[in-house]
Amino acid sequence: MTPVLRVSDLRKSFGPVEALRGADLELHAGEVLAVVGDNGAGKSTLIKHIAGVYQPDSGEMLLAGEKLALRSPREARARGIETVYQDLALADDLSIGANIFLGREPVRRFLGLLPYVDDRTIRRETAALLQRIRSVIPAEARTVARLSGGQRQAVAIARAIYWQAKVVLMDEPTAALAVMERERVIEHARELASHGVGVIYIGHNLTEILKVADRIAVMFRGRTVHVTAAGDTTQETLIKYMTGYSETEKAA
Ligand SMILES: Nc1ncnc2c1ncn2[C@@H]1O[C@H](COP(=O)(O)OP(=O)(O)OP(=O)(O)O)[C@@H](O)[C@H]1O
Repeated sequence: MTPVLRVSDLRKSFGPVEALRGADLELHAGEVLAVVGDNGAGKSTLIKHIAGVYQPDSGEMLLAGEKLALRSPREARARGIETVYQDLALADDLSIGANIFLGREPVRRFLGLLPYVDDRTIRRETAALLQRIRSVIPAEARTVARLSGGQRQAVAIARAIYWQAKVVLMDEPTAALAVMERERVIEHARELASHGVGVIYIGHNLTEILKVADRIAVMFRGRTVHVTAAGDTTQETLIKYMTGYSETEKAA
């Protein structure tokens, strides 16, 4: 089966810093792929290429077998790649519905002529959607500014489900959350995968990673050094690869 996303030999330098030195990734529809690695291993840089924030110096990305050369996050979204960052993804001063439909608002025509945004449809669809993902956020919350971190993610996830995203990127989604909310985020990631979405999940907490992921890719100094099924590994093995111990072992 063609992977929904394939990243091959991606390289990126920031001045003298080689952030990516040959990163590879293969993501399948309906799976959660966790990307782990020490601070500075290149996880965020990699994900930002997939999100259209950065362009690589070299290497290739394919989305469902088709070349992916993104110039902006907007373009990424148009190709079916959604990002669930806690702070970046939502417009604070807009309602939940407006965020879900941002840039893709349903339009009606007054007397068949003057176009206007169909707020009634937005409200109805938003309420149905929040119910579908069993969200506890009141659909009528006026703006997303006051929502908690977990609730904001629920909005971003609802948006990904509504627009049938192919790929969802979650960069340390639980970092700033309370325990209960973390559990919800893990459920959301699994829920997205059950809808056939390919989910990339960056995290530091290995207990959580082993719980949420189907497969795990380990990055070390800008490269993907190890990929494993979550069921076939342990925290100890992952830490070996994350700290480069296994590379020294190989070299010896
Ligand atoms: N915009 C940038 N300008 C200069 N250097 C950068 C930039 N972004 C990342 N880097 C550098 O690239 C390397 C990889 O950083 P990246 O943020 O991708 O790592 P990470 O694995 O996500 O780390 P962390 O777990 O700490 O978030 C680091 O050395 C970092 O300092």
